[in-house]
Amino acid sequence: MKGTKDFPQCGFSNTVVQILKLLNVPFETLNILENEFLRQALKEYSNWPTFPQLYIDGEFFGGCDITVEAYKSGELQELLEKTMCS
Ligand SMILES: N[C@@H](CCC(=O)N[C@@H](CS)C(=O)NCC(=O)O)C(=O)O
Repeated sequence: MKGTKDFPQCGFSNTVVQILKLLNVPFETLNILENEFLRQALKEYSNWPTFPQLYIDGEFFGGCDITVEAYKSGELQELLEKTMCS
């Protein structure tokens, strides 16, 4: 993401952080603004051109819009519960 979970530096990144905090799940963040190599490498790895990028159990889940939609539909909560219980 851009910034950190304690200090998001972009509205989209902040939105994803707020959702994860609301869901009370453990998560870590990497600040791509501090690492240009990581910024480019992650875009190639996920085949996704923007940040934030949410990874669940090591798998790319989506960016801000996808995360918001999945939160609204309940799909995100379901997936996180499954992941944390497995
Ligand atoms: N619609 C995107 C919004 C995110 C977005 O547009 N991020 C831009 C501006 S913060 C970005 O990361 N651009 C590529 C870059 O800065 O390397 C989403 O759902 O995540």
